[in-house]
Amino acid sequence: MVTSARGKGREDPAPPASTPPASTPPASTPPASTPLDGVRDEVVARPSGLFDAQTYRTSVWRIAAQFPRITRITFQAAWRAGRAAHLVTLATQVVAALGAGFGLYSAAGVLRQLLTAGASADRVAAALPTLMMIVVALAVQASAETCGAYLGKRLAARMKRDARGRLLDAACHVELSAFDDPAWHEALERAETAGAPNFDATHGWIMATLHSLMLVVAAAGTLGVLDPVLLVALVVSVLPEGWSALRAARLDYESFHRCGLLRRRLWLLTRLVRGEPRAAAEIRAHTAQRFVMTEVDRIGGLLEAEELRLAAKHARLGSVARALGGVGLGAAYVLLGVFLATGRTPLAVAGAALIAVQVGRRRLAEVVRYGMRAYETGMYVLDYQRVLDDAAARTRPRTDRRVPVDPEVIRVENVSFGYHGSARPALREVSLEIRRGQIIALVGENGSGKSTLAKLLAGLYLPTGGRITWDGVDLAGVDPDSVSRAVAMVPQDTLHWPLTIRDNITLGADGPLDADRLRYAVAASGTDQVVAQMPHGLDTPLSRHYVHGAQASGGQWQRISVARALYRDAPVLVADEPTAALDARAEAQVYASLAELAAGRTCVLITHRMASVKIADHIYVLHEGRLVEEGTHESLLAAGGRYAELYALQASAYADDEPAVGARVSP
Ligand SMILES: Nc1ncnc2c1ncn2[C@@H]1O[C@H](COP(=O)(O)OP(=O)(O)OP(=O)(O)O)[C@@H](O)[C@H]1O
Repeated sequence: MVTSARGKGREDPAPPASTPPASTPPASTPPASTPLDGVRDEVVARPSGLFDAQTYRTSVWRIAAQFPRITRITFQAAWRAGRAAHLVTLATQVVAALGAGFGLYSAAGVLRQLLTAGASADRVAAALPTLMMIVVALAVQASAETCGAYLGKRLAARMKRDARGRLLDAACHVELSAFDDPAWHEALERAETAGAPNFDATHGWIMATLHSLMLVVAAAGTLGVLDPVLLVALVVSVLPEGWSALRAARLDYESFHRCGLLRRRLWLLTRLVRGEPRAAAEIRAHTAQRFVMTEVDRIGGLLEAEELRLAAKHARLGSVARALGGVGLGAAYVLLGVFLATGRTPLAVAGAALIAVQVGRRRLAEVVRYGMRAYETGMYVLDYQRVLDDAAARTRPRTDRRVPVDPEVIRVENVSFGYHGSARPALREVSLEIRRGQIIALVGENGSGKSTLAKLLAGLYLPTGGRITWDGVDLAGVDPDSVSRAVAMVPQDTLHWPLTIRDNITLGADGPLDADRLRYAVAASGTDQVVAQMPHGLDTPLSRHYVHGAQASGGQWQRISVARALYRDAPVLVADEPTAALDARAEAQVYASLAELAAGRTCVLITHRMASVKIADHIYVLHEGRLVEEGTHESLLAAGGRYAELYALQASAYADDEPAVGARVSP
């Protein structure tokens, strides 16, 4: 029999699917002119570093070779989840198998006693003690199985939780650059949706395989004692099932990998449509419903076609396996009949052998089937482990070396940086210096590298060339958390945490809640006006997903983001367009607070509002990743370069006599 051979975790968020041949598109494929035509070839087997492309071209030997690894990783996870439960589960399997084996062997004895010559009553009386022992053995087997099943369930819940926790913990600590790598996203998705949920299943299948294997040994032992030739017949009769289960698992695994990108695309679209209020508004505003639904339908069609293709292959494999298995079993029976007819095997022994063949065959089939399920779900566990190993390689090694708590001088020394997969560097040989108590401003056109430099200064990325030091200590050699703790950041696109306003402001800060500091941060950022409008004040959850939740505007979110940075009380403040969404009054208030806060701190400010740049002590102008000018506002204006040009361009927008239209910035 062919099982569906699907990892159970995969059924949850995204069913497996795969490539329909390019020449036979599925019926639901939209007309040829969809805007996403160019990405049709996304459904291809793309071996990545995190995917063992050889795995699905599997031979029996390869499976056998993988089994110890799968078992080791799974048992380690079970050990972590609950040592006692894991050991007792193992013990119950052994006890259950011993009970069943004893029952089987005794059954052969009972038959022999019943089929020997003599009065029926005497024969039954003689068999009674053995029968009683069989009953006891079966009771022991049943109790052990029930106990094992219960403990297995408890262990399963814990293993799943642990596996998800370890993965998310790894994802929280990898270098930010990992998230610029599509391979990482894909591997993480697979590990989360298929790897983590399959740990408990793999553990269960391994246990079931062991259990059945022990029963096979018991049956084979019985059969071996009765007639070893029948043992060979038993093995041959179950081979077709093993072959078909192997083929089915390979097909599913291959399909799952081939469709990874499709599933992720569908998942992203689904999340946009059902989970993102901003997306909901934009989908309507741009009348993008048809666009989205066409793509959803196209991907759904491809995935469905693949499901159908797999179902047909499974059905074909199943029928061939069943037919061959029937032939094998028939051959075993014929052999037994021949032995009986020729007098090689007495009737009592033949009866016992028949039971042993049936039990052995059923259990051997279970070994193959459960073993294949263990192998199949185990492949996702191996994937999961590969992702964890990859995450470890992408994570800066932990070290006790910390960044200076309150740096006197931060130096950027000849720093270059390129994003993953990007041929063009975002920063080229930039050098600058920031002293404590200074506000420096980074100025430049879109894409000139300001945010990138800010992220490097905050230790979120490490330079690909050059170095950044805090009081001479290279950020590359210190514990990254120590850098993050010393930096308060107002990012350009602040994340809308679905938390209360209070939690939005205080999240991530060390120590217990400081009510005075919270009050100051709320007032200095203008968040007090946001709080005043909210139904539950600071305790209002900022998400429409909650019954008592509220939706903040873009400017209100920005005030909260500034409040978070002010509350953090860190020696280094990095503000990337902190007032882009603020009204004029709030902007003035934020800049006054920043100026006040800058005393005794190091402040990096990025803004396109040239009037605000004036609060900076020193200004650096970036252009296409290079530092092209630096100085004070006055000196840069006097120099008449790019800064002066940008300034004049903005200033002209406010001047009555000088229209901005026509003003140009040098290329
Ligand atoms: N995560 C990323 N992956 C790849 N390239 C990126 C990434 N982030 C930024 N870039 C590229 O790096 C360059 C510099 O981007 P950056 O965001 O630093 O510019 P910026 O000066 O802050 O621009 P803006 O004024 O628009 O905020 C740009 O060419 C941008 O396309």
